[in-house]
Amino acid sequence: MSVHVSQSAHKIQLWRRLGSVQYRDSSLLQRQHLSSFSSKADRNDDLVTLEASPDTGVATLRMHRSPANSLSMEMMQSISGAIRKAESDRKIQSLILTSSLPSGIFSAGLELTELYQPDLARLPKFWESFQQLYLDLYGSRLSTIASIGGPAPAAGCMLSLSCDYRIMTDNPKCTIGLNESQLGIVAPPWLAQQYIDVIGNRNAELALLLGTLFTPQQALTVGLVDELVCSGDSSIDEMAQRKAAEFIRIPPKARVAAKELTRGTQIAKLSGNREEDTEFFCSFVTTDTVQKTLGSYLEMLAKRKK
Ligand SMILES: CC/C=C\C/C=C\CCC/C=C/CC(=O)SCCNC(=O)CCNC(=O)[C@H](O)C(C)(C)COP(=O)(O)OP(=O)(O)OC[C@H]1O[C@@H](n2cnc3c(N)ncnc32)[C@H](O)[C@@H]1OP(=O)(O)O
Repeated sequence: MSVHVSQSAHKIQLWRRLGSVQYRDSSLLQRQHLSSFSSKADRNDDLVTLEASPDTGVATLRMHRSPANSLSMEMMQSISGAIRKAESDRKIQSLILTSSLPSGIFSAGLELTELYQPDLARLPKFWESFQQLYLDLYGSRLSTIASIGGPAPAAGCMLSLSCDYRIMTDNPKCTIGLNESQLGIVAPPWLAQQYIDVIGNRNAELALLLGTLFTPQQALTVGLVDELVCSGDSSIDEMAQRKAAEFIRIPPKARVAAKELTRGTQIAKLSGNREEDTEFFCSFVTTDTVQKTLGSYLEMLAKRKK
């Protein structure tokens, strides 16, 4: 325990060094006014849809927060709520997570306006919702399948990493990975660990350093996704349904126990460390250095669109 505390203290020091100056006022940020990135709270009620089929035992959770399923606090709470709702139905054994946006984007990761010029009262709650979403999805009793029909960067990748199986459309324009370093930030340790667990230490090390976004073929090669669907083949949703049926044939207690074997330690680790993790995040993301880089990244996104 004492080792853990001193390592944590060391990590706090490291974060503070990475972002040289603490965020004290917003004057610098106000100069970098970006009018197109200004939304914060959104309505909780129409961000996801849950369709449960007691006959098949499969529920489908569709994300539709326009334009890119980015994860605002309300969006994360809605996804968590839908997972818990599906879990509370004992007839449901499997959950397919997918997007119903016309663009096909799976999820653009964390809503960048939550990180840039953040509302300081909301920021810890935002991060706690992210932690909660990870705990709800990664620790779900349901067998979970990510049906990835479009890009899934950063926390969008986390959503898929938290599932038991990942199916992706084989379109080279749809990329997936933890690209945080390209934004001047880093993935939290629990998310980095998921990456390491899924693609192995060396692949994860390189990809985290470079902020790699993998094409579907590359993702298949490193094991970041389990299966690809060519456009024109049977639909990705059908494949996901078939996979769900395969998981459902395994006796639920054994399936849940097997999942606990590989995920229990990480889940317990974050559950026991949430406050500290939130403190790291808030102090890191609000440094002037990180804020400047995020501002430039948002400008780059807006320009790319033009
Ligand atoms: C203990 C220590 C803890 C922590 C350490 C400290 C801190 C940091 C940890 C933070 C972790 C962060 C994880 C994240 O998820 S950060 C978010 C990263 N996301 C991205 O980089 C994705 C950016 N978006 C894209 O690359 C493209 O938009 C995408 C490939 C998804 C789709 O491309 P496409 O060309 O199809 O569409 P666009 O025109 O680009 O986008 C459509 C509209 O969506 C808006 N958009 C896109 N992404 C976001 C986003 N993440 N947040 C908000 N808005 C987003 C984009 O601006 C377009 O909007 P409009 O112009 O149409 O209004």
